Amino acid sequence: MEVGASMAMQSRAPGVGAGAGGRRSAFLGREKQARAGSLRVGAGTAGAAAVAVRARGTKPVAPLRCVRASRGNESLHNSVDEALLLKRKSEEVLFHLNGRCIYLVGMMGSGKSTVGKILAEVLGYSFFDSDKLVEQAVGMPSVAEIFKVHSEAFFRENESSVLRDLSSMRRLVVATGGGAVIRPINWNYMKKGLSVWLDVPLDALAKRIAQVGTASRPLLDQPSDDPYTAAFTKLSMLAEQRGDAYANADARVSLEEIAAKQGHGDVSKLTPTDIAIEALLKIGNFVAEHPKTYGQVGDLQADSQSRRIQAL
Ligand SMILES: Nc1ncnc2c1ncn2[C@@H]1O[C@H](COP(=O)(O)OP(=O)(O)O)[C@@H](O)[C@H]1O
Ligand SMILES: O=C(O)C1=C[C@@H](OP(=O)(O)O)[C@@H](O)[C@H](O)C1
Repeated sequence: MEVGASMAMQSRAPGVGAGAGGRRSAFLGREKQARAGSLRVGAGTAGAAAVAVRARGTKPVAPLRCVRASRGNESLHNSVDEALLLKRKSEEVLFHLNGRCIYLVGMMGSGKSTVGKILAEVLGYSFFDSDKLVEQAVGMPSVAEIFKVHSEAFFRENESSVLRDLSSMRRLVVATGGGAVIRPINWNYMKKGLSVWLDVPLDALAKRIAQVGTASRPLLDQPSDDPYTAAFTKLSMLAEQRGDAYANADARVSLEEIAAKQGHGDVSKLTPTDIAIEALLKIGNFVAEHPKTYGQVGDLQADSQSRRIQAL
């Protein structure tokens, strides 16, 4: 997640926006125009729990804000077909989610914020970036600054507090920090919702991060190397240390699998929308495998039929 004063749409991912094809999304356009900009989460909507997210031993700071995936008048998708597929997949899972939050986990740069904003938009959920919430709670402008002035341990404590507070809320998509998976307590919080691992090859991650620089990601910031080498070397070490931690997630979205399905081996060709569609597919598979928690697949038709009958 990128660090900056404003939470509003820092990431301009290739494939997200007019530059990637230019056609406006038919179904998202009007809604986006109506709701452009950031939303304030107040007591009446997301609840007092969010407002209670505070750093330990630091003073209260600005109210929490969430962002929508809207980007002015630009389209989020490459084509109307893609937008419609995304919408259909989201309708399939919405009923089963029944307001449960979605937590995106994955290494730094795996696209948790970029894909998370698309999922939030299409599901009608609010989006939160847990790094941003930690910055707000601590009252510091960046994660890098928190690591420098305090420590990684201090950041991790606050990250857990943020996840705890978010876990009492509903209808959120949360982009967690890449290291959130290492603390078992965080899984207690994330298991209240549904977690999705964005599994991206290290080479692709290092290329993405090298493009934007490593300054905002303190664990990768090694001034002696060129940005790609610094990112690749450190990401490899972190991947080894973290072992299977990401695999605790309920669903796994493998970019290599999506690329193979699309008939090419290059994950860099995948758009964030491709990945969001696959995430919804994997969420759909997970809920279908857990009918006791998420309801039977097919309940959606029964539910909409009974609503239609009631409306007669
Ligand atoms: N599918 C993608 N293809 C290419 N670049 C991407 C893709 N998804 C995200 N990015 C870019 O990679 C960088 C990291 O993405 P981000 O969503 O901030 O990751 P995370 O939140 O997991 O750290 C950003 O510059 C973003 O624009
Ligand atoms: O992997 C990690 O340990 C971290 C990932 C970062 O978040 P992103 O995954 O959003 O970059 C941020 O929480 C911090 O720099 C530590």
